[in-house]
Amino acid sequence: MLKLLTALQTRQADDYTIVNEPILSSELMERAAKAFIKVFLDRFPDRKKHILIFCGKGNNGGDGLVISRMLFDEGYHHVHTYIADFSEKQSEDYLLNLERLQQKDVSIFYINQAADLEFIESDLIIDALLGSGLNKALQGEWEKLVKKINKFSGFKISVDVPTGLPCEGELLSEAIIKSDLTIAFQRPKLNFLLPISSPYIKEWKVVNIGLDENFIQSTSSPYFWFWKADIQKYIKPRQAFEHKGLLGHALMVAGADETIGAALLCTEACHRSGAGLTTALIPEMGLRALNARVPEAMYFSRNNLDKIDWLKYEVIGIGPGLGVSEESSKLLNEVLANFKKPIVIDADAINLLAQNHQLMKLIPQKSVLTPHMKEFDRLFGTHDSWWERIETALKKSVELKVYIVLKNRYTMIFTPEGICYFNSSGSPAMASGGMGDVLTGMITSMIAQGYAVEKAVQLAVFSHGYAGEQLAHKMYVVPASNLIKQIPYILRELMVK
Ligand SMILES: NC(=O)C1=CN([C@@H]2O[C@H](COP(=O)(O)OP(=O)(O)OC[C@H]3O[C@@H](n4cnc5c(N)ncnc54)[C@H](OP(=O)(O)O)[C@@H]3O)[C@@H](O)[C@H]2O)[C@@H](O)CC1
Ligand SMILES: Nc1ncnc2c1ncn2[C@@H]1O[C@H](COP(=O)(O)OP(=O)(O)O)[C@@H](O)[C@H]1O
Ligand SMILES: [K+]
Repeated sequence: MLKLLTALQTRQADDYTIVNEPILSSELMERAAKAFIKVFLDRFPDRKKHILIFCGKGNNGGDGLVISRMLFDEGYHHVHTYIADFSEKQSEDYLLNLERLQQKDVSIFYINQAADLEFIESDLIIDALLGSGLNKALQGEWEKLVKKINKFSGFKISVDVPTGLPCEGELLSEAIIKSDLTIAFQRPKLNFLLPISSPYIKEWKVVNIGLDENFIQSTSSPYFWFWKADIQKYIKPRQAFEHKGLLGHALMVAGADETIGAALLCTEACHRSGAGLTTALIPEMGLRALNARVPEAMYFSRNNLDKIDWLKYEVIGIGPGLGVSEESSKLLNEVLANFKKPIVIDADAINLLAQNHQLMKLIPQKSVLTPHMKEFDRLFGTHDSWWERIETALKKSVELKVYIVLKNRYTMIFTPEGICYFNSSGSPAMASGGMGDVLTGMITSMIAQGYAVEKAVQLAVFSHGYAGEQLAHKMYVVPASNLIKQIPYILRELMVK
């Protein structure tokens, strides 16, 4: 689990590392540039490439100058270094590295105004103009320069963060370098994980520059990043004497006449994720399809709802394809009135809550809401930006004592303790109908099997994305049904260390 930092906290981690390692700030810059170069050499080993490096006069520019020197030493001799000379201010390490670069046989050009910069053909462009020190929108010559560079044809690589993109918080303007690859130091910036960065970052990579991890762990941040190793720590193998009765009974309340498919998807996903027993409370017209598609699942008729023994179930998943009819509304009311263990609330169940906020009071503690962006806004009101949505989600998950799974490229899990976990797995090949229904089935299944809700949600969200990612190596698009088939194999792979 990696703690994610703001720009200010990263600067504090830089400062702490410099004093406590101890290491000179110029040596830390050297280390950062070296980490950048390692990735660069791997990706662009051809020494004949024509490269432009654009540097500012702060520490991001300092990095650029070290990178220029290191490229020269590595045998790249078609490198032109440009310095944006728009202000008197310059950092000490920038100056030191300018002197060091001047010892080499490299060409350095100063840009006094963006208009002086002619269009230059190049293969690669390295953007080291501004980094995490950005403190206002780019204006004047800065804005003109960035817009001009964006029109250049070379493959653009940003150092630490694309120039003009704030590390966190709202965009300040649209004058931002559109990078093809961003190589960030120590941690991804929070904005990399949100759709707002998408026009500016095609791909990002993080390199370790040896900042003090103990210090980072001690900083206070609600944001975390989780990945395979975190899940592998607690995924449980089946035990010798376990039987279906010990592995939880899940009830899926889903489907309407026109949307039985969603009910089948979540039920099958629940079963294939390992719940001991799965019962589907679906419209009667879906029974044949259920028996054909998931013969292992049981059926409970909606006509017999008055006879249901709610205590039989460890968890209920409700919502996929449920519709927002009067009948669906009654079902949700019944579930909320009678079931006191965690409920996984998705899709139309969320839409029904949005129509009747009074019901929110009935949601059992530690339940899980799994909205996509639109469902989230229906439930909690319109938001103008992702950062506003994050603020609401942090607040509402604490207030309602529930987990909110806000689905996205990097799905966010908000906890009743006020933490936001970003999931690392997933692929755009998963962007197709039914994928969320599968996730609901998986979360429900993990809770049924006895994982603590937080772990169940993390395990399901990660393995869902991981399965999609693996299939995306072989498939242009990953249909939800294919992902379901993959679940037991993926869980096994994660279980075997
Ligand atoms: N030891 C370390 O700390 C390490 C740091 N490292 C590297 O340092 C980078 C951070 O460097 P940095 O703090 O010097 O800031 P940087 O982004 O170069 O900006 C420079 C100055 O630009 C100015 N400015 C800001 N916004 C502006 C705007 N819109 N338009 C015009 N000007 C604007 C602002 O000056 P001000 O406005 O305050 O006068 C700011 O101070 C980081 O991303 C990483 O690459 C690594 O080497 C690892 C070790
Ligand atoms: N670009 C993407 N990258 C990674 N995961 C994605 C992407 N697009 C969608 N997903 C995942 O697919 C699922 C879609 O859920 P949802 O929007 O509820 O779909 P549906 O309503 O069709 O079932 C979510 O888990 C989401 O994280
Ligand atoms: K940059």
